[in-house]
This record gives sequence, structure tokens and C-alpha cells, in this order.
Amino acid sequence: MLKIKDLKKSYDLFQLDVSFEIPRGCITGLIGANGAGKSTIFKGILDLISIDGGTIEIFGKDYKTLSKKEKEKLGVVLAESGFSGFLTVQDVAKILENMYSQFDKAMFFDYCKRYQLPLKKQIKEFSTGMKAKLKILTAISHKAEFLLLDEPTTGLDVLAREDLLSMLREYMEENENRTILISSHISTDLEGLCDDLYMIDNGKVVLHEEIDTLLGQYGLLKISSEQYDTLDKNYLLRKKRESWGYACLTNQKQFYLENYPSYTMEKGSIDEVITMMIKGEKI
Ligand SMILES: Nc1ncnc2c1ncn2[C@@H]1O[C@H](COP(=O)(O)OP(=O)(O)OP(=O)(O)O)[C@@H](O)[C@H]1O
Repeated sequence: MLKIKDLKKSYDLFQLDVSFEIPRGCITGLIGANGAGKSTIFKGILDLISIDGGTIEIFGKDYKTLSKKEKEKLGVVLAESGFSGFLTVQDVAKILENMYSQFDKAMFFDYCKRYQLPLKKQIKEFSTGMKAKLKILTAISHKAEFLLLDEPTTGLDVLAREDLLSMLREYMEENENRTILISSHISTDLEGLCDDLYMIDNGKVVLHEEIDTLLGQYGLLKISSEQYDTLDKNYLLRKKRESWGYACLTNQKQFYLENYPSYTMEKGSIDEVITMMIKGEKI
């Protein structure tokens, strides 16, 4: 669905250089701290910034050659975008109807009712959660095949975030060919939604893994210096010196559980894996 090879973009001290592929029918997450380069990737894919190098293919074509009809198959939420605050939901529906031949008006108003989005109130009076839901709704209501969502959950409370993730899950359930690329710095959002995860740090991909593998096969060994000295280190990815010894990240948890059953092995949250990959020392 999307193929990015050696995408490069420089801003002063920041240098983006990433390659990745997003298969049809999957939800792929981009996770990274503020300034990691997530929005730059989205803007590159959508041709909103000039890139310094690399290739981007969407639907098997160079991204610059997409026809109007093909662009209609994209549903986009960008961190800094949105409709004018002076418009109402009814105005937005009219705009979408004119923009997209596939706009599903009934579904749009049905969702507005379900998520209590008032039709006649100006958007500037909406809460952050209401604005976020409207943005997602504008991305999914024209039956887009591929959603590109940059930080759609930022600033939302737990309930609003859950509503938004439900909208995305429903969107995926309706058609198995639908595909999502979503970024967030909140790992739990992506953990419960995505099939595949790319971790971005300082413009580079530091880890690519399926969520099931990340949750099932990664683990954090917490051991003393003496235990570390005699440990088989072949299946360790990173280590970090701690006051009590070493924390070690492995993607072969089972090996250490079987061979060192008395050593402390923690499941390791996605945040801990990210921290170890970025701050830990290579073995
Ligand atoms: N137009 C620009 N001019 C100069 N520097 C920029 C510009 N846009 C982005 N940058 C820099 O590029 C880097 C990556 O920014 P980007 O917005 O892609 O990060 P991000 O991962 O989306 O962060 P956040 O989660 O805070 O939105 C940052 O160092 C940022 O300051």
C-alpha cells in the first residue's frame, strides 16, 4: 500500500532518513518522542514538503503521479490541520459532499449523533475531543482505503481516546483491504490497535516489529553484575547499567526463561523497550 525507500529530509541539525513498507489490510504505528520526525514523514508522503531524496510509492505508484481519483482513496488527519472554527458540522458535511464522490452522508451524520457532535454549533466552540472526533470522521466518511493519521489522539482524555480508537477499529472491520498508518507518542494507543510498529528516534527507524512479537518475545532481564558476567549474551539487544546491576533487553525471552529460570525477567512495556533501544548500550 505504501513503500518508502531512503526518504531523506534535513532541517538544520535534524536529518530524516527512513525506509519502510506498509502492507494492505494492516494497521501500522509510528511511535517516537516529540521531534523524532513523525510529522515530517507524513508531510513527505502527502507531498506537502519537498524531500531531499528517496522514493515514495502509494498504491504502487510514485506519490507525485496519483490521480484525483486515487487521492480520494486517502483519508488524512494532520496534527496541525482542521476546518475553520467558524464552520459548523453541517457546513463541513457540505464541503465533504462536494469534495468526495464517495462521501457517505448517512454514515457521517450517524457518527455525529453517536458521538454527540452538535450539527449547528461552530467548531471553535467544540472541546478538544469533539474536534478530534470530527477530524477522524472527515477522514473515514468518504470510504477511504488508506488512512494517514498523524497524532490523532493528542490531548484527548481516556474516554475520548477510546471512542476514537473504536471508530478506527470499526472502519477496519468493514473492509479487509483497508489500511492505516497512525503516529502517536502514547504507546498504549498503538499497542491496542496496531499490527506492526516502527519506532522512530532522531529521524531514524530504531526498531520495526510486529506488536504480537513485541509483546510476546521481548523481555527485560534485571540481573546483578555477577549474573551478567556469566550470562549468554547472544540474544541480548541492549544493556543498561543500573545501581543494582544490569537491565538487558532481549527479543528471545523464552531462551533466558528456560536457561536462567531463577533470573528476574519482566515483560517490558513498549515504553521500556523504546527507552532501552534508544538509551541502552548495544551489546
Ligand atoms: N519547517 C521546519 N523548519 C525547521 N525545522 C523543522 C521544520 N519542521 C520540522 N522541523 C524539525 O524537524 C524535527 C522533526 O520534527 P517533526 O515535527 O517531524 O517531529 P514529530 O516526531 O512529529 O514531533 P511531535 O511529536 O512533537 O509532533 C524537529 O527537530 C523539528 O524542529
